[in-house]
Amino acid sequence: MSQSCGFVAIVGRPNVGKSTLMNRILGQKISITSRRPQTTRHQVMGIKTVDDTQFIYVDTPGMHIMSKDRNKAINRFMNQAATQALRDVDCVVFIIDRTRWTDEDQAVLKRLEHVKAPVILAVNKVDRLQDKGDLLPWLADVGARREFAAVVPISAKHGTQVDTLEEEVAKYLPESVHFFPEDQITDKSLRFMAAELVREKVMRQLGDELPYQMTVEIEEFRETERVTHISALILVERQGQKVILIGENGDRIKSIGREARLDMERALGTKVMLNLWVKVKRGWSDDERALKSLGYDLD
Ligand SMILES: Nc1nc2c(ncn2[C@@H]2O[C@H](COP(=O)(O)OP(=O)(O)OP(=O)(O)O)[C@@H](O)[C@H]2O)c(=O)[nH]1
Repeated sequence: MSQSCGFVAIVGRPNVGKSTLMNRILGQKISITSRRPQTTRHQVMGIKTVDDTQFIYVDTPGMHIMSKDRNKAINRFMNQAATQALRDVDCVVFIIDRTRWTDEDQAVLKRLEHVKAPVILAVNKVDRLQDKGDLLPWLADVGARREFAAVVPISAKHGTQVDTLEEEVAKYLPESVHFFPEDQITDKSLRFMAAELVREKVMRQLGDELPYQMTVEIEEFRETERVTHISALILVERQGQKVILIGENGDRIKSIGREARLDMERALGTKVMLNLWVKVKRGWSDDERALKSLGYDLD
């Protein structure tokens, strides 16, 4: 069967539930990427691969910031940035909060005017609708403001109809090979970055005292909304090197950890809980290596 893969923008004014929807959609399947740009055109918020379909959810710069008092030139610039970003996506999910339509929703809708990609309207927080009867006339009303590819009432918080929304989105993803490996390339590249940062700090602190054979392995890389938990293992050749690296009262390793953590926080845009361990390397037999690659802890 052929594969499909495409970019999906999630737009909506602040507080309508974009992050909640993202978390719900991605669930355990992937880790949400950091907020730094992953590709030149988009900030990838997360990737989800289900069988032959790969959804790449992106953030659109300029969409959330809409201040009336902001300088006109800046507003124009933000408008352009948002329009540009939306030009390249395959599908847009426009989220609103029940029947509460504000000027900000109107402004988002306006930015969608020239978007050629299909726009799906997700009416969120329906679990909080007092009177479900209000919904139908409202949907007719909002449906008259622009043509939507689909209108799906959802509750991002409780997961209601989120699968229906995803099915609608999937219809608009073009036939294409997958851009990312199924197993979360974003997470892997971030792991790599974390290992490099630790390595760099060790080299900076110890310089020639350590041989090049020193390696850093990331044992844990777990992202939650605000905190990234990272455990890194520094492997050295000899016991003497381990002692130097740890330093008196653990001072040296603490300072390495502090510097690496600060850099990681800057790069990831989250708080980081960093655990560093130093171990003396020992040779692994082929069998042991195979077991280790399967996730067995041989220590
Ligand atoms: N009852 C209910 N609350 C929801 C639902 N979806 C989101 N919320 C709540 O709405 C609030 C805002 O949700 P967010 O996901 O942070 O909204 P956002 O659009 O990402 O907000 P910004 O980051 O400011 O743009 C949070 O308190 C959520 O728990 C829903 O389906 N039902």
